[in-house]
Amino acid sequence: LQDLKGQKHQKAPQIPSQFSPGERFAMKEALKGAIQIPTVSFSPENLNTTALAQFGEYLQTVFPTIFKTSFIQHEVIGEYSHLLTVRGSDPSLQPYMLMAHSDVVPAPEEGWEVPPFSGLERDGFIHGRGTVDNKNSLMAILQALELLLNRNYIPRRSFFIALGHDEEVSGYNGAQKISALLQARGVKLAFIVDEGNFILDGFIPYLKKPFAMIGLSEKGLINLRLEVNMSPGHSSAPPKETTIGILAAAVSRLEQTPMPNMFGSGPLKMTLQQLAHEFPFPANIILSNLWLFGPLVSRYMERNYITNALVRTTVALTMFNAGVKVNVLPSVAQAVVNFRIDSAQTVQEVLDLVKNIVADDRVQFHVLTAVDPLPISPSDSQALGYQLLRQTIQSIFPEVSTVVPGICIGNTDSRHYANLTAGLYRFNPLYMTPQSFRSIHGINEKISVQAYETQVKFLFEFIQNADADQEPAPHQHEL
Ligand SMILES: CCCCCCCC/C=C\CCCCCCCC(=O)N[C@@H](Cc1ccc(O)cc1)C(=O)O
Ligand SMILES: [Zn+2]
Ligand SMILES: [Zn+2]
Repeated sequence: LQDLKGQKHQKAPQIPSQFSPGERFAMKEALKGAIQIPTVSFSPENLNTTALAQFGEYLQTVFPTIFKTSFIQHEVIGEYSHLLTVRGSDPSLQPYMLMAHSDVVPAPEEGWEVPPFSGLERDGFIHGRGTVDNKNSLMAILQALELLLNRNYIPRRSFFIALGHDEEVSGYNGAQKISALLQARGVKLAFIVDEGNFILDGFIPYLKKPFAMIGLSEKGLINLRLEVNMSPGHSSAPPKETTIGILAAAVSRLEQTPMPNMFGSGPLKMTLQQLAHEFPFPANIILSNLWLFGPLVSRYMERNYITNALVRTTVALTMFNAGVKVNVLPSVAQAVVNFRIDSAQTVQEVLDLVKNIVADDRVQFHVLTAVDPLPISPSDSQALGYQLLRQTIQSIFPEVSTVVPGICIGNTDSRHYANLTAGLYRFNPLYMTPQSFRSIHGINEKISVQAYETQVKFLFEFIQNADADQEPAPHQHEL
């Protein structure tokens, strides 16, 4: 990497990440305003385009400096996504990209402590859909840049800010189009940072201290529709089996037959080895000797539904439809099963397993979406994106003693940019507990004002760190 050999320029951020009371007030108000615009994606064909258009205008009113700066180019892609090109002063440095998305999943009001699109502040928290996924990142990236520009900062290294508008329903009109445009322009990126993983707190029993996990990869995905067709008829004389019964038995077999445990074949081994020293005895010894204790650890991981998702392809029955009237045997029954594919498997391998498990020719399969697991991005001492994240985490969260590579169990828009860089990193600089994890796509999503300010600080430093000359990373704890 050019940077690791470059001239000495600067090592630490030159402009301290300190904000005035007025700036701090304005930044939280800006986030609240963003939450109040209901940019909901219901399906790839059904987005709230009025809200998305309003959101684009809103960004220009709250971040005026960005949109009038001569070295920043703003383009609208796919009607509602935004691409900002920040031209740095040193064209010899390879550019990078910061990503976020403006759309959110639907939020029916039931169960929320405050209305999901109110952006209300209560007890130090801003409440609402998108406060964690992912308007926090979108607003924090722009807020940090706005504040740097207001301090007359001129970046050395060029960077892009890509703000997708349909991540929650595929990213085909946003991220994928931005990626194609950049590819046509011949852009190659040093790395990308997107949402995905967090500073994890309380996910692993016995591990009292929080740790930061940077997603080097993400699981693959299949949305598979299963369908059974038969002649309709009168319910008073039903045949031995019906479309609903056949389909229910098929999806039940899928739910009851776990995919193989792939422990030991992906980045998880690296995660556990680098975390081992944080565990008390004897877990530290067990995790440091996975060559011996691998089978024990692999079984242990299966016991919890989140850690289970790290060791195998998961199977989730997400949709089931059949029947039109109480006394009519339905001619068609359909279900959708959502698979998240382990790093060590492929779409084809999972489909073959599924057909064997269902083992019923009356069930037809239609692949709606299929994505193979993403490649594993580098995390060695020469991996610029990983090292910049690590350095900035250590500066902003000094209490977080361990930064480890890991995998993202969900999918992100970053997958659309694998053609532009080998360095895709998924990390949201935010604490995540099992309880707050359930609020993502769930109810009572919220972010503390302090956590949001910290996220802005993180990006304010990260952008400056990306401009500093890099030195090889200090020796990491090894086992
Ligand atoms: C040993 C370490 C323990 C690790 C515990 C792991 C905790 C997990 C923490 C966070 C994971 C949260 C994942 C958030 C990012 C996911 C973003 C998202 O929801 N994306 C959608 C994208 C999508 C995919 C396919 C579609 O048809 C539509 C949308 C998703 O569903 O994945
Ligand atoms: Zn998201
Ligand atoms: Zn989401």
